[in-house]
Amino acid sequence: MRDPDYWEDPDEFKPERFLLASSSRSRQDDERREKALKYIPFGGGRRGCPGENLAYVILGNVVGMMVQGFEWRNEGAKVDLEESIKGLTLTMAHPPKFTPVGRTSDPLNLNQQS
Ligand code: HEM
Repeated sequence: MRDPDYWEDPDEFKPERFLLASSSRSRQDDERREKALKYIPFGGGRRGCPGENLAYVILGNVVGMMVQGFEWRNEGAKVDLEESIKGLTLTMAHPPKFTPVGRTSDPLNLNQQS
């Protein structure tokens, strides 16, 4: 995952590096990416995730709503960023537990009157 042959400054936290991968890509970009298999949150090849484009459309809204509507409380100690590899993917070695607490009585605006 953090192979400097594929990623510039692989140990730096630069989420914007993935913007390129999710914005409009050419077929050539897709093919190059598939060959390198350096960016595989949706798998790859013939059995790659068919929901990838839909996910990119809705993910920003979902994360935005979670942050806007809820405060995320962590009762435990400091978040430990140690990583571990499970199968093919990199995960947190000690996943923290957060409790979402609505910022209002209707955090998702489900009862919003128009
Ligand atoms: C953040 C969102 C998502 C992530 C990270 C994700 C990730 C993945 C991954 C890693 C695979 C396995 C690919 C492989 O074996 O190479 C997969 C398969 C699949 N995903 Fe997603 N996915 C997401 C959203 C979605 C959505 C929104 C849909 C449908 C609306 C979807 C439908 C599927 C289906 C049907 C498969 C099985 C494809 C097959 O076996 O041929 N996924 N997904």
